[in-house]
Order: sequence, then C-alpha cells, then structure tokens
Amino acid sequence: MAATETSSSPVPTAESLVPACMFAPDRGCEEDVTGTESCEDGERLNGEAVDHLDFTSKLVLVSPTGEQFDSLLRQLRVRMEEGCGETIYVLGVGSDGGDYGLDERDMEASVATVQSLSEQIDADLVLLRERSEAAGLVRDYLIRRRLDEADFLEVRVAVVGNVDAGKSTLLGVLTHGELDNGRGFARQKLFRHKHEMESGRTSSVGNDILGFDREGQVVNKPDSHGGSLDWTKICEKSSKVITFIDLAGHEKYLKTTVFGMTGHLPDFCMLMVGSNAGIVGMTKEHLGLALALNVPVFVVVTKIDMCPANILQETLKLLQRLLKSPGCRKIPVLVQNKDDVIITASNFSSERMCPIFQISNVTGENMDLLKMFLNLLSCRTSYSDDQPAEFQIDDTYSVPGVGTVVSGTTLRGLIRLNDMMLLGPDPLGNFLPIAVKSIHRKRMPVKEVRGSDGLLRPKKIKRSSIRKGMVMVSPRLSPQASWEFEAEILVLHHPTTISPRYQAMVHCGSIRQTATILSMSRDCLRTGDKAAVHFRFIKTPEYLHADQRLVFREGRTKAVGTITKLLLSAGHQPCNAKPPQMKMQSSKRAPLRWEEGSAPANEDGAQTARPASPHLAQLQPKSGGGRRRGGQRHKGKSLNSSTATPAGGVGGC
Ligand SMILES: Nc1nc2c(ncn2[C@@H]2O[C@H](COP(=O)(O)OP(=O)(O)OP(=O)(O)O)[C@@H](O)[C@H]2O)c(=O)[nH]1
Repeated sequence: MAATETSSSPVPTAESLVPACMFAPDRGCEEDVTGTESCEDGERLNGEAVDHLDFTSKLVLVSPTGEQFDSLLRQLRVRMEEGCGETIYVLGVGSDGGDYGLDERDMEASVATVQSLSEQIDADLVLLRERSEAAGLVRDYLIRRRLDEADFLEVRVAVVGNVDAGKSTLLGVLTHGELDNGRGFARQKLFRHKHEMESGRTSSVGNDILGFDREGQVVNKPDSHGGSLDWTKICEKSSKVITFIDLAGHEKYLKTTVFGMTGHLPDFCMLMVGSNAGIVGMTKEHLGLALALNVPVFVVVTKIDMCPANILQETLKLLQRLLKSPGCRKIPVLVQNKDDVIITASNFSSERMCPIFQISNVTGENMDLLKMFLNLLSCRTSYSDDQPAEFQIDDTYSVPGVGTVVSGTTLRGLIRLNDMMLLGPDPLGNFLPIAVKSIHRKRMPVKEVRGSDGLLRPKKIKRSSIRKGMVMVSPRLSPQASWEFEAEILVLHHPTTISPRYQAMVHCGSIRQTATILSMSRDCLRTGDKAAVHFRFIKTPEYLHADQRLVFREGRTKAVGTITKLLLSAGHQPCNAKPPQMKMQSSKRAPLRWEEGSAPANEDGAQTARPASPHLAQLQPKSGGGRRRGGQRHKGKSLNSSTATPAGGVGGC
C-alpha cells in the first residue's frame, strides 16, 4: 500500500492507481486513441467502443480479432508516444467489476497478445511484478522501445538538497555500485576539485550517469584501477540512461544550483533530506525552485541507518506537512515496496504525486526500490525530428588541435554533423551562420543528437565570442534577439518593496544575466504579489521564447514567472552604457587536450571548472589558481590530477 500514515487527503492506493494507467487511460471521447471508433453519445458507456472492443475489460487481450488487435496496437502506439518510448501495461485488471486477476490460460493468451503487439512496434517486454488477486493473476509489464546499440532513452534528474544530505554519496553509491562508509568514502569518486575533496562540499554542477539494460539491471561497472566509469560502455549496454545533475547544497553556491536547474532542463528533481537533520537550510529553497520551474519532485530521505526512529518519524511528518502545504500542494506517498514503486512511477508525471524514499547509503537499505523507480521514470518531453533544431549553450571549452567546443542541450529537433546553424545572439543581437563539425553525446562521438545534452564543435570560431546562454538554432527559425521582454511574475520573497529600476539576476534556461525592471503593472511589489513586469537586460540581448519559465533573484529576493511577450530590439546598446561584455572567460587559461570519445574539460574563469572525462581529469592547465584578467582570484580552479574526478559540467560561484 502506498498510503502515507499521516496523510489526511486520500492518498492513492495500489488498487486505485494501477488500473488508471491500464487500458482505459483517462481519455474523453474527444481523444479517440484508436482513430477509428466514433464517439457518439452513449456508444462508449462502460468503456464499450463502437467496434465492441472494451479497452477497460480485463479480458481485452485474451483473444482479440484482427480488427481489435489493430485497435490495441494503435492504442499502444499512442501510449508509447506519451511515455516517450515506454509504458507500463497491467494484465488482469479491468474496470469491469473489480474482481481482478486472470486464470493461467487467459493470462498466457494475454501475454502472447502483448508480446505480438510489442514486436509490431519493435519494443521489449519485461515483467515487473506478478501478484495473485481474487480471480487469478495480475501482472505488470514494462514495454520499452528497442533502440540502436548507440542509442538509449534518456532521463535527466537534478539532485538537490541541503549540505550533507548525502547527495554526492548517493550518486557515488548508485553509479559506482559500492556502499559508503559513513565518512565520505563514496563521494570521493565524484568530486571534481581539490577544495571539494578537502571540504567535502560540492561547489559545481556535475554530471553522472546510471545505465539500465533491457531487464532493468544497472550496467555501471567502474574499472578496477581508479574506479572511473567508462561512459561509452555504459551507454552502449543501456536501454535507458539516467543523467544526474549533481548540484551544490551550500547556500553560497545557490547561484550555480539555480543555473543547474534552469540551464540543464531536468525532467525530474530528486530532493535529498538527511533524516537526522530534517528540513533545514536550503531544503525549502531547492524545493521551491523545482516547483517554480514545474519540475516534478521526488524525495529521498537518507541516513536512516544512523537516525533514531523518533527523529526519522519527525522528519517524515514535517516533510509531509511541507509537501501538503498550500505552497506545494503535493500528495506525499511513502514508497515501501515494489508495488509502491510501480504505482508511483506510472503516475509520477501527474506532478502532484511526490514519492518519498527512505534509504541508507551505508547499509544499502531500499536502494533497490530507488533504482527500480529510476529505471521506470520516463522522459517528460517528446522530441520531433521535424522541428527546427535548437541547442542551448551552457558552457564553452577550448581544445588544442580541435578548437572551440560548446556544451549544452538540444531543446528541439535533430542536429546532424555538418548542419549549418545560426550561433548567437552576439552583443549586437546578430546570429552567425556556422557549421557543426563534430557532435558528442555522453562523451561518445555521434553523427546526430536529439533531446539530449551534448557537445558541438562549431567550425572556426573563437571561444571568446561565445558565452553561456547563447544558442545554435536552425536557420528555419529566423532567430531574433531581445533586449527587453515582459513577464508575469510572482514575488516569493522580498524584504521590502520592489519598484521600477530594481535590478536582479534573471535565470532563464542557460541565460543568466542581470536585468532592470523598466515598468510594472503595480506601483510596487511585495512578497506574494503578482504583476506584469517589463524587463531589460543590462549587458547583451538574449534569445528568448514566450512561455519560458524564469527565476528572478538577488540575495534573498526571489521571484518566479513566465515570459509573456518578447520586445525585439536588436541593435540597441546596453543600458548600463558600458561596452558590451563579450568575453565571459579569460583567454589566458591553458587549453586542454581533446581525446576521441571523451568530452573536453571546461576551465571557466568565472565559474568553477572541472574535467569532463576520465582522460581529461589527468590534465593540468597552466593557469590554474592564477589571477584573472579582472584581478579576481581564480578560486579552486586547478584541475589537479590527484583531485579531479571523472565528471563534467559547469561551474560554481
Ligand atoms: N551513516 C550514513 N552516512 C551517510 C549517508 N549518506 C551520506 N552519509 C555521509 O554524510 C556525509 C555527507 O555526505 P555528502 O554526500 O557529501 O553530502 P552532500 O549532500 O553531497 O553535501 P554537499 O556536496 O556539500 O551539498 C558524508 O560523510 C557521507 O559519508 C547514509 O545514508 N548514512
């Protein structure tokens, strides 16, 4: 049973949730998945369709006619599309009476039908669980699209939570398959900087991957010398890869954490809470950020091995209260067994459900449930190759013998080798035509990339003319840059009042730039106020979309909102009258070596740098720790062979 003990709202139970995702997904007549059945009044009473195929019957798969099989196939295709290449099928449960279960013969026949359906769409069928109900057996199957050897389904999970919640430790345990010792053993494999090793604190955005094969087994196998992971091998063996975006828990790195959440486009957010510490520090801040960006959240309560039972109960109680509060409006569901995992995973995209796991990184308790859940999460965005391509840049690199490389995420469409794209906007709002000379996905050289983070090598361009927040887009989009835009914002916190000319940092995708409020629909704004606000960037124009979510913050001031209107004004000068700031990074930094099949390491002067591959982890730039052009000290940037760990990403602040 997935119900929480203290929940006052009706928490979904195993029986009430599973059938909902079965053959009668909650579709009205307007959404006729079969495409053939008409939907005239009365014709679908009790799930009875026009061709007399009752999708909600538990016997629907036992012996379908050819026509019915086609209807089932069409329905499965729609569900696979909705699940971005996978779906969970339940056999033996229907809405027709509730006496769940099939006898052995009917079950065998149903399985054979689902197998044929899966073959038709080139998908694998994996049994997740079997249970006995009043009238016989009920089985849950995972149907997942079969992809080429080099391809896999990908889900991005942002990992947030207060300092010491056990974020890096959990990722170390999950990706390296070795339990922690409670004194920081597992996280050592993930740290990217000497200062992180010394302080035990994550300061930058890291990427770690966890691969699952067709059977749902973890494929990560660290090599025996040094314990590093071979991303290429993992990706080759995986049918699904979870990319973790490991974020910093300390308040002083909040800017980087916000950038990780907005710029790395997570599908889901894993909020970690130390059971002994409870809801402290940045926990609420990070939860609020995920909610503001509409990213579904699941919670992992760690350290249950060392937490007294009464403290654990108190933490769970507070957590549930927080999740159910008017600001969150979530339905907390404690995950205690495999049934709960399947129910929560198949209903998670609803965004309202919030599964809670209780784990120990030291004893490994409940780790199997968390892994199973991760394997069942489906990507939230479907990508169409026909859409014009859009790639959002979140970092830049200089690679000797190769040139400038950019990392980022393909938001839309498909990017192929040698595609001509438009890179921009530059400080004048212009976009430069540029060809893509190489593509890497998860450190693997590939010929095309879609819906994934990747590295692109644009042809012949100086690194200094590219900055985070720029995009590479298809010329079909005729991109335009905006100095100014309007947004509907909600002020989450401000100590006094916000009025025109107020300046704060706007985070929007990988854009991170100070903007000034030019005007707003109210005289002034206080905590809790909503308003239409007219913003203007202070340094450069940016490439924006209407409907994009944004976070507006400065110190403890926080506002969230949605862009409603772009005011195109290319050619305007920055309003701070300073010359446009093209160079986001010092050009004095030492170049790093590019190796085939590996990603280059960033060495961002303004942000904390870290190597992006095991090979690069051993490289040492000449300029690490030196004084930057602006006189700022280069904090913790040295990529020391003894300190660097195999992970990639962008920096801290
Ligand atoms: N006993 C016990 N200790 C744990 C567990 N998980 C993590 N730890 C310990 O808690 C400490 C902090 O863990 P980290 O993984 O560094 O925490 P973090 O959330 O990544 O912290 P930041 O990187 O600073 O945000 C380490 O010493 C871990 O060994 C657990 O489940 N049980």
